[in-house]
Amino acid sequence: MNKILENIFETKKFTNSKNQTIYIHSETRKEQCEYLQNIIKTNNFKKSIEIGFAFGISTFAITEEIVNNGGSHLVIDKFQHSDWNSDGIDLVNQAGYTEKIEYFEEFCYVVLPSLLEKGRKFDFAYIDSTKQFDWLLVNFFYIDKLLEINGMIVFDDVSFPGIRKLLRYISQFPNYKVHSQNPSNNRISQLRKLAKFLKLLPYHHKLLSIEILKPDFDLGINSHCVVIQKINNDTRNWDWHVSF
Ligand SMILES: C[S@@+](CC[C@H](N)C(=O)[O-])C[C@H]1O[C@@H](n2cnc3c(N)ncnc32)[C@H](O)[C@@H]1O
Repeated sequence: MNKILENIFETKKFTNSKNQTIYIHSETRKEQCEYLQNIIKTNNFKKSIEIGFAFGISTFAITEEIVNNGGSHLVIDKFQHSDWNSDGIDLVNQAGYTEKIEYFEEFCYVVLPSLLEKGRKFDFAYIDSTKQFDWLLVNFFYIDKLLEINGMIVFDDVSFPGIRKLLRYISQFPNYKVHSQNPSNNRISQLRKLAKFLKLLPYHHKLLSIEILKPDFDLGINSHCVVIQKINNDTRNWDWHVSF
């Protein structure tokens, strides 16, 4: 990992170009950044997209590895100037990545369709922005169409209920598989053991919630950070549905 980034993780701060000390928060943890870097390196990904810039910590980590592979990065965040004092941009400029990052200060529902219209393609996506189901479903809808086959989408904060619910749905798409989690898929809960017996009851599918009938653990999403991989084009029938 780049020494500047290592130092930021150690001190939890950096100095911006206006000589202000910026104390970081809301950032992707070091271990998770290394996990992202390892995925990018192993798969030789070159075209990455990210939603959620903040102080630019994950952007820095992703760009470092993407640039090592000869690629470039694109990041979307509506609030970089208004909420983050442009310090994310400042940091990645200091790191020397100005030419390697495209930045859109706009809402994702505006940027993503415009990228599709331009015929852009990506092989790696990191989503760490709002935690609302509907916003993230729209993000996924477009990123899926922008993603190369074998490309991966990484969701942070899967412990938030809106994101967990979304993952319950999309992890069951026939053209996706759960690639991995960080930390690895958590332990089976006691509830699941109980559900095994409750499932013997008549009408159990009406009596038990879908979360019990189909636990997060079994879907491979019982973690904080989940990576899904697109293994094919979407060939679902118009009436395809799955309980989630
Ligand atoms: C948790 S922070 C991202 C942290 C960053 N990934 C890192 O590791 O340093 C969430 C970011 O999402 C942005 N955000 C929130 N809602 C958004 C939206 N609807 N579209 C785009 N970005 C959004 C916020 O401005 C904030 O920068």
